[in-house]
Amino acid sequence: MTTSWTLPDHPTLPKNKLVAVVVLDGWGEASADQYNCIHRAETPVMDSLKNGAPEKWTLVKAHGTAVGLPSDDDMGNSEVGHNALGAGRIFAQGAKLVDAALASGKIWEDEGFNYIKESFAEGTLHLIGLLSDGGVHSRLDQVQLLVKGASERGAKRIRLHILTDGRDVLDGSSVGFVETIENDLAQLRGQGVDARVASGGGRMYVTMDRYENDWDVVKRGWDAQVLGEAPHKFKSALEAVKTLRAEPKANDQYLPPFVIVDESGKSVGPIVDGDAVVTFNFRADRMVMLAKALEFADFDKFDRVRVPKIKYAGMLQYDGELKLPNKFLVSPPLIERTSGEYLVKNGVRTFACSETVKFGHVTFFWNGNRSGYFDETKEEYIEVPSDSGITFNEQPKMKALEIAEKTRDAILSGKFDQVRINLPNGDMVGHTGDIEATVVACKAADEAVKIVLDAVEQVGGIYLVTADHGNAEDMVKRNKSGQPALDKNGSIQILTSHTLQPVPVAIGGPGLHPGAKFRSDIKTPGLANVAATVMNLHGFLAPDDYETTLIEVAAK
Ligand SMILES: O=C(O)[C@@H](CO)OP(=O)(O)O
Ligand SMILES: [Mn+2]
Ligand SMILES: [Mn+2]
Repeated sequence: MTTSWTLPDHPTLPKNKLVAVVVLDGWGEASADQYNCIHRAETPVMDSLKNGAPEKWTLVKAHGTAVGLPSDDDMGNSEVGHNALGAGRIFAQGAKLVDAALASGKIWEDEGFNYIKESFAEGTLHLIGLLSDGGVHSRLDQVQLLVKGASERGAKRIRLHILTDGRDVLDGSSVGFVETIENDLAQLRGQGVDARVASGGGRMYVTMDRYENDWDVVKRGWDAQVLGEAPHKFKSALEAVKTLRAEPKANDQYLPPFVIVDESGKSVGPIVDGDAVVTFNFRADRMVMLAKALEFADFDKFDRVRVPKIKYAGMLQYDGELKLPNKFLVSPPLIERTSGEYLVKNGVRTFACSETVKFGHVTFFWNGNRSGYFDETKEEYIEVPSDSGITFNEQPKMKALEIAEKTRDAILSGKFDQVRINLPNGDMVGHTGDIEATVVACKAADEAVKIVLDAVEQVGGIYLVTADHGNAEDMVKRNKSGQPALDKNGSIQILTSHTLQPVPVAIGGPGLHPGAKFRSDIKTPGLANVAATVMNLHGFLAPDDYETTLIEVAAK
């Protein structure tokens, strides 16, 4: 089928107005209390949007089924949030696709598994990924089924290379997840399968960097996983996490790399020629760098020292353009005809910007997990380099000001019809669990919004300000009645993860048609409704299969 790319004209809304789309990462709406950092921060701009015209501020769902996740118990995240914002439709996402492939057994029949299976007779099966039940990048129950299923299908030697979480789940929960998987592996050993954890480390310090912010992170993982070398050596994974967590200021996200060694002090599971490797995260951004190191012959980002000849498959294919990795266990969602592509093909000159740690969010994720430009003559994507090697509570303002200034310049240049940005502060600092720093972060994001909205004002443009999911608005684990949940010592538990909260959408600016307002007839509006809305603000109607627009135009 050939796609007709021409969008119909909107009956009332004009074309050629500058539209600024601002995504505040990790900025949900929640009731005001001391754990709501957005409430605690001075945020006059976001407050004025909320308290301004009620028909120009609304809330939309940013988690669960509204963004293609298995259930409404699943918190939102950047991948699914930006996919929905950009694609205007709800696609079954990685978590759900893997669940389905495991439930039907299709995962065992498809090409990816059969490819790695060829190594089972002689080689070891290595599984590398995030060990938690967060459901953002991976899920423990899927890993358990993968280990079990592979052993039932001939894997006789299995090695797990685990990354501890503490970012999508409570800090300290790594111990419980390691206990669970160690029990599974012990059972398998009882059945004659040589199955063990071989290495590990905290996700933010080992392996799971993204957008090439810091290759040292991936190298630390490579050394432990492939070469079997790490500064810390233990007899078991449980001993490893317990010992490393006993260090002052230890944090699951940042545990140092470790390897498990045998009686003679030798690593139990380096990756060698003839082995099979599966990276079991379904989410792409934090696995792509390792996938490149495992798969690319001409890789030069760090010295790999030894490059084993392996059969490698991703849980999903992480980058469809690069076909990376070439083999995968489950096909990724096919997100085509995104709003970015339509708008560019209808002449909308587009500028996108964020700092490194979120750059791919407003480009790669926004464009349906696609790298690069649709039309480089009409698009410019600017990456502001992020700080690396720090936790962002040390620099909570991050690069918000720089992003805003670049965006202001882009708006004032007259070269663009759409500017699209992500302001990472609420999310990246929220993940550190540092409440005071997160308050500073939220203020910085609000100041950045002001710079952008002032520029919109100057050029007579339109803005749409939203967020991809919650985070900074709730920093404490809560019980069912919404009160802070206490641990066994009677202390509150800091929530470093995203939330289930809805997010705001605000529209305005001098270019907005005076009759434009949010509709009240959409039953459960979600992030996927934003794309059609933005198309309207550019003077176009969205394609029929897009989720409906959030706005209507009242007769004036
Ligand atoms: O940092 C990340 O990888 C996730 C949390 O796991 O956050 P976000 O979805 O906001 O990118
Ligand atoms: Mn996010
Ligand atoms: Mn986040």
